[in-house]
Amino acid sequence: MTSLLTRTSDGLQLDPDAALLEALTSPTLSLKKDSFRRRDAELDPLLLAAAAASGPNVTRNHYAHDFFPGVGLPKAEGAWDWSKWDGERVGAINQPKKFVYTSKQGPRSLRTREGKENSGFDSDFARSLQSAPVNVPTGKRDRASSRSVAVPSPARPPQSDITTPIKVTCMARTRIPTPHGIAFLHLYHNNRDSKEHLAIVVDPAQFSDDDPSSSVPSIRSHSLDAVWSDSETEMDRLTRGAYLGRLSPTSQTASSPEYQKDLHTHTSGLVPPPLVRIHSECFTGETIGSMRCDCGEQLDEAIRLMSQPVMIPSNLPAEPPRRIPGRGVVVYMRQEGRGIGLLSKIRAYNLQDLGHDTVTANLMLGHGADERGYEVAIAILQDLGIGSSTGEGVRLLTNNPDKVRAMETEGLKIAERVPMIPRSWKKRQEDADVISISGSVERKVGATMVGGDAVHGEDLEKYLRTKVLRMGHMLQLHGV
Ligand SMILES: Nc1nc2c(ncn2[C@@H]2O[C@H](COP(=O)(O)OP(=O)(O)OP(=O)(O)O)[C@@H](O)[C@H]2O)c(=O)[nH]1
Repeated sequence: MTSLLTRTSDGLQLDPDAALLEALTSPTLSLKKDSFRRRDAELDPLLLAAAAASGPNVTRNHYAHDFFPGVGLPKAEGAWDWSKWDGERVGAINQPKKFVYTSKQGPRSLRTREGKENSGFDSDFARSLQSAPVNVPTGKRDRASSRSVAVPSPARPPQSDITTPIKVTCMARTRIPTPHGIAFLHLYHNNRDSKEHLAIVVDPAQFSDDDPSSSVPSIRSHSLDAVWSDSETEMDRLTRGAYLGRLSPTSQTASSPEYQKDLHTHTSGLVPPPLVRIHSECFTGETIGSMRCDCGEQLDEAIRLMSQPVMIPSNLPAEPPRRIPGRGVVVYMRQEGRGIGLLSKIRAYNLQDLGHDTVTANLMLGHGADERGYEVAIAILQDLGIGSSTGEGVRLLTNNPDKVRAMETEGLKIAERVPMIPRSWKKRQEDADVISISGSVERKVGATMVGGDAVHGEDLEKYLRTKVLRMGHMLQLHGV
């Protein structure tokens, strides 16, 4: 055993390491300045042991870091194959080991700018992003590149400064014919993140030449109808969608801020408040018809429900009820994978195939179960003139209690929560009714994308049950 005592000209002294240990572990800490030498080891053995002992992806911020480039090939990103570690590097038996700390993550400024979708960020890609022009359309630059499009200059201030008031700007709006009817797609920029969030406005009354009901306020964007610059032309306004009624070679009426002043925000009380859905992006469910989730059908169902005509009772007893076009808004937030990004969601799916549910898979990747925020969504609704604390409120389409709470906290007035029953569950009930009457049922096939039919499968069923059982979604489970 090595001695803890060293003989010096002053007699026997405690070894410095032992002295420090004694000082640190004594009941009263009394460390005199300069009484111990500096400890500048390149890598502290304790840190080394801790790194070796911890599992992959200790936190998201450690993701894609690499302490030991010499330890063979990685088993998986962020998880080295320690079975290949023999204590020495091949061909370097007598050379001192050189540990180099490297990181494949992009710089933090870039990672935060891109949200959380950057685990395993490739540094070359990061560099290319850094050198690429940032997609910030200022009035000056757009005018230089295209004379026909004017945009407001403070359109895309630096992101993530939550001390400045939130600002959203509708950059463009256009008519989209959907299988359920006409919708107006609005594209927004904001000063909180660099994403292009969308609003799908269902309000066909705006499109119609005749005014079906003067008691129903149009759903229009204030920032779109505003004047963006003194030099803005009528063509600028038409191009970005600031027009009234139809846009065609023979119909071209640019809107004006004055139009907004005339819009009343209160209905007669007989017209139900607009249906609103805050929908989160889901590439897999909406674009390739994935049956791991119900996102595609929820988007489709929301637009379908909003497009249904509404019957409103008459004020006068002798008059029959009136039928007016449906109206509503889907705020489409680019919060893929409940805010963790597509890359992490894809990894989470593999963890789900390994037997974990959607919540646990997120946690295993170092994410929260749900990382979404709704501040920008509320600002978009306010820009569209709906959901303010003094107005008529909204009928919110959701089963998610956290979403309801978050929206109310952000100041949205919710007049009613409207449930979204999964089509396959609704269909099962309808089928059961049909079977009990006719004895058989014919099931149509289709994907859960826009205009699709009900589908069901093991993955979807597991996901839906997890939403109810672990995320508290307000749905009645079958067989429970
Ligand atoms: N991380 C993760 N995200 C998922 C998964 N499946 C769907 N998503 C994402 O979940 C979001 C939709 O959330 P849901 O929980 O289905 O619905 P919700 O918006 O919370 O609640 P509702 O309003 O009732 O529909 C989309 O961003 C999807 O990309 C999954 O397995 N893992």
